[in-house]
Amino acid sequence: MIENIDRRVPATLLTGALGSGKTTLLNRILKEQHGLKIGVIVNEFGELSIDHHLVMNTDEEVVELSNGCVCCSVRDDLLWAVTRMLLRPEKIDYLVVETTGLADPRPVAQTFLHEDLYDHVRLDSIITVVDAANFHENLLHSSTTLDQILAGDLILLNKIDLVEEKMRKEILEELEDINPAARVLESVSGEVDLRLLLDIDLHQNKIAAEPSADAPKGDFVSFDQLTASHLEREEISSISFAAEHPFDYEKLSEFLESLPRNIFRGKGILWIDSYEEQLIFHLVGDRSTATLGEPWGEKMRQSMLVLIGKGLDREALLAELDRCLDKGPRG
Ligand SMILES: Nc1nc2c(ncn2[C@@H]2O[C@H](COP(=O)(O)OP(=O)(O)OP(=O)(O)O)[C@@H](O)[C@H]2O)c(=O)[nH]1
Repeated sequence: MIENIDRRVPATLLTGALGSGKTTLLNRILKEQHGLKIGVIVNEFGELSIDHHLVMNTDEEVVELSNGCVCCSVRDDLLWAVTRMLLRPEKIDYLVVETTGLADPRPVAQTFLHEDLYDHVRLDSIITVVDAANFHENLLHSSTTLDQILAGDLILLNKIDLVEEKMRKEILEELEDINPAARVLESVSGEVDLRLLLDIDLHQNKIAAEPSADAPKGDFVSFDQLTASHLEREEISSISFAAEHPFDYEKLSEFLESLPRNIFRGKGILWIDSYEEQLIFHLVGDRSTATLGEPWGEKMRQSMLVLIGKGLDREALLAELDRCLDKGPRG
């Protein structure tokens, strides 16, 4: 019998705490020579979209849902983005949706049960990326981190290069306690055989086999009520800073090195006066890295920086950042 072959496009939902390594894993998936045409949807918290620039350049279709959390306000947009992607003449073989680190994946997963999508897309698995180096901190910062672990069909314990063996084992035991049903893999920078990640059909047993009567139809009111304002409740906010003057390296380094502890995630593509390359900045927990990216070349030089944390003093941070700019005449 071959009539039961499922021809729907498989979709992977990538979730996990802020800075756990979702974009790194996405890039890993995109760079592999798998021959698949992958549609990518990235959702970002913060008004400036930085992930779009950090997702490597490929031929793939990348759609970005910005300025809102996909589990709350932009679920309609997700539905539209997936629908539009499916309608394109060049068919995609696979879909990867990367949610913000603050999104609860469960209402997002429900979107795939929507009557407009169900016949075309199959949720293959929810992959939860867990940051081994910030495991307990992330659970403390946001209750959504626990929801993400609970919802994972596959948990990828990432950044194991940053923890001792003993800690790694403790985390594995805690993950087993939290979500015993999940398959668990470990990685450094998302380096895992893709056959273990894509098209693994792990989500099938967790959802109804047919579009549910409860699945959102048209509008998502009931789900919004469930998740509305989870970010406000947790007092997590972001500031976005964009500048068309370069940063003074010394001043910026001093600022970034003395960031208050209530900021636990930062990312930016920065224009530094003394560099011809972009400077890619990441802060995750208390660890920050700055690496040289592509040369600016003909691209318009500008900086984009997003800082995420609790109880941020928005005005003060923006003013301090502004003071780090070199606004002198350019030669
Ligand atoms: N040492 C180490 N660093 C890692 C690993 N995986 C990712 N990183 C770094 O962690 C930082 C955050 O990685 P991202 O992939 O941007 O994290 P993300 O989950 O997409 O972040 P958000 O989209 O803000 O939630 C970057 O500086 C990565 O280079 C790893 O396994 N080990």
